[in-house]
Amino acid sequence: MRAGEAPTLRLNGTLRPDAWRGAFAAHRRLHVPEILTPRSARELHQSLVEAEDWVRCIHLAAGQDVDITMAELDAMAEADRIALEHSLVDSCTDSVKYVFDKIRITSQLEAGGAVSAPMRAIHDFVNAPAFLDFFRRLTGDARIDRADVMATRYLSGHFASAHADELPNAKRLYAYVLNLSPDWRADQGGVLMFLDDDGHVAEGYVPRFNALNVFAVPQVHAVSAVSRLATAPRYSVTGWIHAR
Ligand SMILES: O=C(O)CCC(=O)C(=O)O
Ligand SMILES: [Fe+2]
Repeated sequence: MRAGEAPTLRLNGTLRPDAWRGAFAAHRRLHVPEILTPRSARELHQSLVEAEDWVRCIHLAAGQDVDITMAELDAMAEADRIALEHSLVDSCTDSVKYVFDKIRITSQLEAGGAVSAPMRAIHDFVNAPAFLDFFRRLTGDARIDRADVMATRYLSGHFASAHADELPNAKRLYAYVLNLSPDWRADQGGVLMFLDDDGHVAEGYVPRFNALNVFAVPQVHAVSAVSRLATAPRYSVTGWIHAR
């Protein structure tokens, strides 16, 4: 794909989502392999690798989220950057904590901001009838109206602590994560974990390339820290399916 060119995203015609509907209803979460054609998934991955609009997002405390552009990070000394990230994480005791890179897509579009052609294509893809109908069939939920989306990039040390994805007035029905990390292994971290009432890991999903994780909101989950064994970032396209 040439720079600036939007990827052609197509759902994989071999999907049989009706077969998963019972399993989804029983467990309210699913790991669905191969959501896109392999070529589309590779194009999508490449557009994230080439994207230049990443922002480092750090959660300081309830209601205090810090965004730092890559240019601002580059201007900082390495020790200062690490100290900043660590102090923010350490100081935060009252709510979800996270450090990871993000490209806001839907929220940026809704705010009238600039979005690159490949990111715009991702927004259009998750709001196309094929994707939304796939979710309607998967969940049996007729309330499904639209999707929002962002791209995420977890580098070594990045993580998201336990949270349930609830947002007042947002009408989030389901969360989805399309994983775009080739050849990822559990020991590289970045595992999507669902936690039980005792705080144990009830289920853990390694971010397998081109696999889709879907779960009903709210459910307590976290992303384990990406380890130093990761040789590439953990990329995904993720967001929520909303009711009208
Ligand atoms: O990337 C993932 O697997 C989940 C991310 C997540 O939980 C979130 O962004 O709210
Ligand atoms: Fe989440």
